[in-house]
Amino acid sequence: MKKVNIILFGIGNVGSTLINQLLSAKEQWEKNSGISVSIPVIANSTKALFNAEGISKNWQKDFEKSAENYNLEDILDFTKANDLEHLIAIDATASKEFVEIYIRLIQNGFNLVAANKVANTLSSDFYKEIRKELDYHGKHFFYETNVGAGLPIVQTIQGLYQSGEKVTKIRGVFSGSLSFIFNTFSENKENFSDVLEKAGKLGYTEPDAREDLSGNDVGRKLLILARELELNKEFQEVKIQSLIPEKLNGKTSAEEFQKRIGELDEIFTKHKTEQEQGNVLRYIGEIEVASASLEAKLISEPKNTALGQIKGADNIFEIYTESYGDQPLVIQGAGAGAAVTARGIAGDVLKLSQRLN
Ligand SMILES: NC(=O)C1=CN([C@@H]2O[C@H](COP(=O)(O)OP(=O)(O)OC[C@H]3O[C@@H](n4cnc5c(N)ncnc54)[C@H](O)[C@@H]3O)[C@@H](O)[C@H]2O)C=CC1
Ligand SMILES: N[C@@H](CC=O)C(=O)O
Repeated sequence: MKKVNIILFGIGNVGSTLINQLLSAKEQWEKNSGISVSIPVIANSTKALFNAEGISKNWQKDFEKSAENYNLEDILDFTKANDLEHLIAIDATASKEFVEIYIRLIQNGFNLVAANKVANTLSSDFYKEIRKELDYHGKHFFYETNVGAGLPIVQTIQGLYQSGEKVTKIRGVFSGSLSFIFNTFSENKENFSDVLEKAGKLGYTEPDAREDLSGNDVGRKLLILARELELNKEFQEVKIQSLIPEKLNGKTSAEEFQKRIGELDEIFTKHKTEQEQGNVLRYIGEIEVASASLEAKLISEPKNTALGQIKGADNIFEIYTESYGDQPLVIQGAGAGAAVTARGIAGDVLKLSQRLN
């Protein structure tokens, strides 16, 4: 039996669901894959719970009772002192700062799995540096949930590209929260701000919903896929239409924004009423490979098209390639939510574990 040790950073919406999924699937993984998963450390931004034997189903209570302030050194010392091998650090934070420790984790024997999209969307120098360190230390980095949550998008693009297929265009709805928001807002008479609030409660938005509404989250996903196709792009080069006015973005705090979301109602009611009859609003992403152009924008789409008919928090990805010709390869399904995202991370952990000797 191969024992794999998970150090989980981020025990919010996605991270806590992941713990429960991993603990429930433990016996099945042991029986079917010969992999025994243990979670000796879980951490939020300030406190960590350490248990060399691995946390149990009572982890929430244990965390409340015994979690202690920590820094990275404490975690490195703990894994060394307890001879923990086959280490996988999972980044289930949305932190822009946390990714700064990726290189040190790799240098200290960790493999990485990330739901956080930040590391893959910083400068291409940092992107290349991570991969250089991974190669040098013989470590792995999986990030399927960076695009499409639990949908198999990253692996499909990697598989097509690495097999020599020419991908010409990727177009679709890349945001689960914006999909839910526009599906609900286009169909119902609810205020935009009420629908936005609902999307947050369902766990579809980023911790700061402005990441979604500004188009930055879709911009990041476009960049992540473009880089899989070896397009040498930077985040600043992605053309992004923001859905929020400057007065609510910029220097406004997340709390203040939350209090003022009612100010969005008028703007979105205007978008809605100005459409042609039978159309719906869709926030789409598009990668044109030949011109290396990446764009995220709001469009009004006829309801009877592939993009127009999606439901709930669905994403849809149309992948155009040489072999598929004019009829794209299409992947569709829930593109946000704790359960599907956590399952996507669990899939990454399993695949990564199978590569460890
Ligand atoms: N919600 C979804 O449908 C999807 C989410 N993701 C990604 O999953 C990640 C987590 O999302 P949620 O769980 O919704 O966020 P959340 O806000 O519910 O949880 C974030 C957690 O990270 C912790 N954290 C923040 N900074 C930290 C640091 N420096 N060190 C350790 N922990 C830190 C927080 O304390 C919190 O426990 C985000 O990067 C998001 O983009 C990816 C795909 C889908
Ligand atoms: N906030 C994101 C979650 C998944 O990445 C989205 O809305 O798609």
